[in-house]
Amino acid sequence: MTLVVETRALKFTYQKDVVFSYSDITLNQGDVLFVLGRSGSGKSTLLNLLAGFLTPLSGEIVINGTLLQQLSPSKRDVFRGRNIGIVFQKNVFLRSVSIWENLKWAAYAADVSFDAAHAEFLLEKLGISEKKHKKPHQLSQGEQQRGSIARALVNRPKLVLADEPTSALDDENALEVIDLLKSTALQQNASLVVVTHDRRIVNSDDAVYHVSQ
Ligand SMILES: Nc1ncnc2c1ncn2[C@@H]1O[C@H](COP(=O)(O)OP(=O)(O)OP(=O)(O)O)[C@@H](O)[C@H]1O
Repeated sequence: MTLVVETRALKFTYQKDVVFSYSDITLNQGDVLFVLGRSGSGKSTLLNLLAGFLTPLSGEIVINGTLLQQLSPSKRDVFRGRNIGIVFQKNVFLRSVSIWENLKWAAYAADVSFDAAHAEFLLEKLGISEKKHKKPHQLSQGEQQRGSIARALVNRPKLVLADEPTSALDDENALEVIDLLKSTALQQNASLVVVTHDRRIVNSDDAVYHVSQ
């Protein structure tokens, strides 16, 4: 088993009056973790810490053997591009170019070579291959979310972080998108962390991490 995420005694604050404390997380390759908790409890904050967008007040975050805090901001950006795939609630595509060009851009931005065969495989699996030359706004919400998954996975990240990936989707699409997210992440032997309010997508046998402040 390869350790992908390890947090130790993690604390964070935006303003000094409220400090978020997180119990330790350990994730191996292939693990899936759902992060639950009431609104404002710090779930997205945790995801942003794991992504290296925020810096802890104290404690440590080790991703794939690298202590995030030891990286300079620019090195952290490169590390994120290569090791972490991120799926947001609403897609954050480049609007003026096709889904395919967006996938290419994800590789370019991370300074890795674009694996066209892998991109095609992902789009095929996600059921949007025939839409790849369309621009994001020409796709439905569910299709855009599938596109976001392809973009998050195209660089074969070790860790996939998803923030409310299904909350804008109807029941059928929500279940399909979470299944696709899990299966594509698993296929690449990545770990997956999903922040959600969406009880529709959490099964009784899923690992759950409760954020409570
Ligand atoms: N940039 C910021 N500056 C100051 N406070 C912030 C900032 N971002 C978030 N907060 C506050 O930190 C708390 C936790 O926010 P966070 O987004 O992590 O919560 P959450 O559990 O994801 O909530 P929700 O379920 O509503 O999305 C909230 O009270 C929020 O107002």
